[in-house]
Amino acid sequence: MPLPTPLSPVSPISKVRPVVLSRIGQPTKLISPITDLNLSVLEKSKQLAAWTAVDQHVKPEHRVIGIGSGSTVPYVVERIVQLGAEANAERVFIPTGFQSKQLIVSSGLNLGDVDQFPTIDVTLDGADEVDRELNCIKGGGACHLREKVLAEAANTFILVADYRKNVEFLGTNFASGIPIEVVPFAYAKVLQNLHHHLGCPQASLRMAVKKAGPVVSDNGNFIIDAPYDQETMKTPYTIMAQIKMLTGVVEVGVFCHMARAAYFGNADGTVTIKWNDGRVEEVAAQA
Ligand SMILES: O=C(CO)[C@H](O)[C@H](O)COP(=O)(O)O
Repeated sequence: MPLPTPLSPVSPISKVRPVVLSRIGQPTKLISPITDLNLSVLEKSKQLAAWTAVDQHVKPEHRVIGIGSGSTVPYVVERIVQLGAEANAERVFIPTGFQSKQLIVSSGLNLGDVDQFPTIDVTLDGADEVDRELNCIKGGGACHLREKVLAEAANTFILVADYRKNVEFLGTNFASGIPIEVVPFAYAKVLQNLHHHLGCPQASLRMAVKKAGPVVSDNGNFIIDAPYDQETMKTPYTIMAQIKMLTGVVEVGVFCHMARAAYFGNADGTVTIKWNDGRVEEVAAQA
């Protein structure tokens, strides 16, 4: 079976066999994902969110699938692999960075890139926090530039996260601030602008762990973390746009009005689904 043709629209669905899973299109039911008893409650909640999102949004006809970054996304890939080699043979998977590239390759899935496939059927990605309007903070893993490109390229962008990420307003639990990718040459000037002109005196360069010096993104850039007060975070688009206008900023880890839905796994085995039309669903895992 041929892979989708790069730089062409999504290929026809005629050759697609239905996936084994039978829950697609039934948003209030899900297959029990809690199969590994060794997982912690937190890990189970990530798995639950990821599996439910895959079951509901990876459709048999989908050919180009974006794979995000972070610790929840491996469960997305785990579920996709469970769809079977035949279901995935005609698909190509687009990574948001080094981690997801490794994940795609080591899972035996077909690897592509967004410059070959600028239109993506569905992108599934994690989030550091998601507010009631599905605005989110991303970039805890310094991947938000490629993540935003893949979110924008996707016909459907879906967030998957554990219960800690489900908040009313951004900045509630994720205190380190808005991740900002900057070209190395400009980092000091961007910091100065954030401190003195954009009301963020605590903005700082993200330093690496187990490496001397700053975190360097997959794109060779630096990351600044800019913590803002709650009042500012209540209007995330405004602050996102202001930061993005600073010379030297490559991308801001605030995604506004991009996601169709956000899936949060809960500690009690339920999943909360927030939709972009304001609906909130609670679904329970089947035993
Ligand atoms: O934006 C990201 C990386 O840049 C991640 O998606 C985000 O940090 C969430 O990660 P996790 O699933 O580990 O909570």
